[in-house]
Amino acid sequence: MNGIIFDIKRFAVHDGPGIRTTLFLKGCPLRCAWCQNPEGLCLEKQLWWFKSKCIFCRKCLPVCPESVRAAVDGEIRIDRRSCIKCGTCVETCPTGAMEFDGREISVEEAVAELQKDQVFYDVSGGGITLSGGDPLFQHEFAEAVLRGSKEAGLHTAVETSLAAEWGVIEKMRPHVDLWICDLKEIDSKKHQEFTGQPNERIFENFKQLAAAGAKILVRIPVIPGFTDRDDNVQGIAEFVRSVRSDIEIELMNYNPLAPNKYRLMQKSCPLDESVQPLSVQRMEELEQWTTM
Ligand SMILES: C[S@@+](CC[C@H](N)C(=O)[O-])C[C@H]1O[C@@H](n2cnc3c(N)ncnc32)[C@H](O)[C@@H]1O
Ligand code: SF4
Ligand code: SF4
Ligand code: SF4
Repeated sequence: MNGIIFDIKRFAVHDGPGIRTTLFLKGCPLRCAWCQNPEGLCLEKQLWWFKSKCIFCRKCLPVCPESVRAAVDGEIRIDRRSCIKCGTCVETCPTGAMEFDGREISVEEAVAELQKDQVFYDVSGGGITLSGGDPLFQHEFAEAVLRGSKEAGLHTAVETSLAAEWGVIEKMRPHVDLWICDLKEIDSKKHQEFTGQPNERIFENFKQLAAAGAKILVRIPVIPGFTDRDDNVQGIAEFVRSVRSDIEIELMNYNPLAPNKYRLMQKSCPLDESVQPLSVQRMEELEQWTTM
């Protein structure tokens, strides 16, 4: 079986305990306005042109079998609906200005990649993490990679928004040592507005996962102007404690590099570039809700 990934990050130290390798899977059912991984949202791999790397040599134009590329106004334009994703332009480009944002990988290849750093996991108490996009989106592939990793003796974690059918989570559960669950917004209307979906299913899945005894770490992204309200952090913290009192909660401050990533991909960013992370003082104020 194959899956589509957009990155493999080695020596990750924020994706679970110890030193970890994180596999980023493409595809996500949500569209969080602040998402720092825009290349992970769409399941299909997409072709991107990076203006900053392009020397306008035009070598990529004649090699395109579909003639869907054109140099217009100092830009290389691609008709993405007609592009057959043959990759010829990517191979021809001398500077890496043409790139796909994802690639196919088999379960066996993925597990072998993840096993390469086993020595670092062993000394640090680390392991592997599936992220994305959302790892529940390509759930059959994710489940197979997690099963293979467990069979290889690796500690496994997933970073997820839990926006999936419960059956998907239940099937994956035996192969996951740690669930890093993102709970983003307590008010369902706001959740719909910020992410494109209401939150009822997510919070119900959380309850079921906790009741099943899974090891869980909760993360709340605190995004200025969106989720950084006291009532939001307090509401999520109270909900988590009402479900199970032993679950740790972490706040994630806004990563301001997100808009730059959108610019490089020539995509319009839903968030204003002037938005800055919360101050240390404001983070401390919000953290009080998570420790009470
Ligand atoms: C990109 S998501 C992928 C996993 C899963 N889809 C989720 O939302 O948890 C990984 C983590 O990045 C966080 N995140 C996304 N965009 C962010 C941003 N601009 N600043 C800070 N954290 C962000 C998410 O809240 C989540 O904790
Ligand atoms: S991937 Fe192939 S079809 Fe698409 S633009 Fe490049 S050369 Fe043309
Ligand atoms: S081959 Fe690469 S560097 Fe040359 S014009 Fe095309 S995208 Fe730009
Ligand atoms: S759920 Fe995760 S990957 Fe999906 S849009 Fe939100 S932050 Fe991005």
